[in-house]
Amino acid sequence: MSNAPRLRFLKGHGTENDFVIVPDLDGRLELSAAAVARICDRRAGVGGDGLIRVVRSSAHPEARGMAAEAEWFMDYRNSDGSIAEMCGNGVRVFARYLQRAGLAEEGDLTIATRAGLRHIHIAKAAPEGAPDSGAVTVGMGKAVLPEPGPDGDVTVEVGDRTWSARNINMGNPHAVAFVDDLDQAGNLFTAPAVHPASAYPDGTNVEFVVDRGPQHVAMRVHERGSGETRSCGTGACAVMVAAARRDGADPAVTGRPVTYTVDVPGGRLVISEQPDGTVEMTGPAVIVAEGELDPVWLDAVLD
Ligand SMILES: N[C@@H](CCC[C@H](N)C(=O)O)C(=O)O
Repeated sequence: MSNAPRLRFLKGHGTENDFVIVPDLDGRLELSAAAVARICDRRAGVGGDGLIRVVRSSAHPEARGMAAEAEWFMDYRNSDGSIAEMCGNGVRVFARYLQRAGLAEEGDLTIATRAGLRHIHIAKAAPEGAPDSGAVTVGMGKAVLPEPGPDGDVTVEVGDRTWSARNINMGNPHAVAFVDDLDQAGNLFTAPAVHPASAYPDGTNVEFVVDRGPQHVAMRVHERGSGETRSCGTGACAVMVAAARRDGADPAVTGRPVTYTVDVPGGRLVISEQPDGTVEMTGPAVIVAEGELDPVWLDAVLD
């Protein structure tokens, strides 16, 4: 009998931010950064902006403390194999996987992430709709904005253009720059320079934003560890908060929630900030394929 490893996976996306989902419910799998990068490779692997390992919280050392509130932990890796604290599109797709696998019901559930607990609502699919059709809403926690000063006043640079930007943390880091035209961001083949670098000791995601109408913006993103992607959920939330503050809207002051539509190259997200500062994001979550990695290929990848 062959000792070659067997590994089932799924492929899914949220607004075309795409992921390889690896169910490893009892946390038995060791996935090095190099192995993740090989699996996420779009030519030599399955391909994805990131890899999501689905693990029982009680089986993961970083999640054990959350196991009483959340049965499942999202172990998120960028496509270069680096670890990220949170992924907004990924956590919706994670919830969709749980629902599809019969590990969670439609309605409310809580998922553990490295950025803490995230509360999810999976809407009921329309009776005639595809199983993936009900939108997923995520409580994304509060945006953290450093005070004005060296960490709060950052700049983003592409070629000979520089924009002032907002440093916003949504569990993971973001620099949000308002531009006149999304093409000004250039091809984004390499990461935009962000100054001062000390504001982001672990690197950052960078969003470029334009207005589309009242409380309606569009963005492009360069993701830390993945390059330009078609969407970033945490980035869209950072953009929503930056746009609201720029527009003089602060729910903590007015006592009224504020909602923005954020268009990304891969679709649309609807994002609200509540008077208590929490941010909620709603968007699609789709599983497109399921299969098994070739055992011989996997054996070499895990080596
Ligand atoms: N695409 C994600 C964010 C994934 C992690 C990010 N690249 C990071 O390193 O922080 C999202 O939808 O939020």
